[in-house]
Amino acid sequence: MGRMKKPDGKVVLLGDMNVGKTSLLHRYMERRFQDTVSTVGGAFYLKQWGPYNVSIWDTAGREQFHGLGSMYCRGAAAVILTYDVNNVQSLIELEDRFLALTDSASTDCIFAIVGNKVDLTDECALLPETEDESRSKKPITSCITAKAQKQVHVEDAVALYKRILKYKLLDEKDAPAAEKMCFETSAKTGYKVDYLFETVFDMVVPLILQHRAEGLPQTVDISIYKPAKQAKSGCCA
Ligand SMILES: Nc1nc2c(ncn2[C@@H]2O[C@H](COP(=O)(O)OP(=O)(O)OP(=O)(O)O)[C@@H](O)[C@H]2O)c(=O)[nH]1
Ligand SMILES: [Mg+2]
Repeated sequence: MGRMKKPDGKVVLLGDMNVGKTSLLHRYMERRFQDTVSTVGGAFYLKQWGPYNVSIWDTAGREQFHGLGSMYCRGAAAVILTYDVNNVQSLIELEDRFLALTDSASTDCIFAIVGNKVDLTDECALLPETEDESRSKKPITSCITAKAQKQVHVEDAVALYKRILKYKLLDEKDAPAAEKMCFETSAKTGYKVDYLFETVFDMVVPLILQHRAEGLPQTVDISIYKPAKQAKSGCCA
């Protein structure tokens, strides 16, 4: 494809360390689950979505990188707030520590809330696995034992979503429905990972068009991209 195109819109993953942000992005972009190391600074992928280029930013959840978060969110068309369904504190942190970072996002920014690692819960028997795994027809009962009870329920995420709308001074009527924007995923099995990103991208497209019509700059931080490089992902550090 040659030269890197300027992105038309930006999507940012935020959330506490260890919730699985990098794993979700790997699963979506590389189609697999692999070992990760805790993210330092941030990194991005470019995803072509129809005629548009969307940059997806993976950020570091570790406290010492917290200051970078609002820079990454600058001009974002969508923010994916990620928690671990087995870790109540990771949901609390989204509100206490990460929400304020989104003040620099686009004023019409879309919010998604994602509970990851559902494969570790006792509800996993209900989950269809990825195509590869379902073809091998493993007995479903094998995963019922030794699973923990889910600590955070989707209703908790829905309640948080509604508080986010209040924080953003948005009317529930004008924003996408909470039930639509709260997801549960597994980066490990692939459960609902495509659905998450595709739903978000589909919602970002109208924003891109609207911003173009209004003549707004597409993203504010284009200068950090190095057009000479041909990598499809990179690190800003
Ligand atoms: N069982 C299970 N483990 C997962 C899942 N997603 C991530 N993990 C594991 O959780 C750990 C943390 O995953 P990362 O993707 O590195 O987490 P992160 O949110 O990027 O963490 P930081 O970069 O430190 O902010 C790793 O050991 C992953 O293998 C999942 O869906 N299921
Ligand atoms: Mg990471």
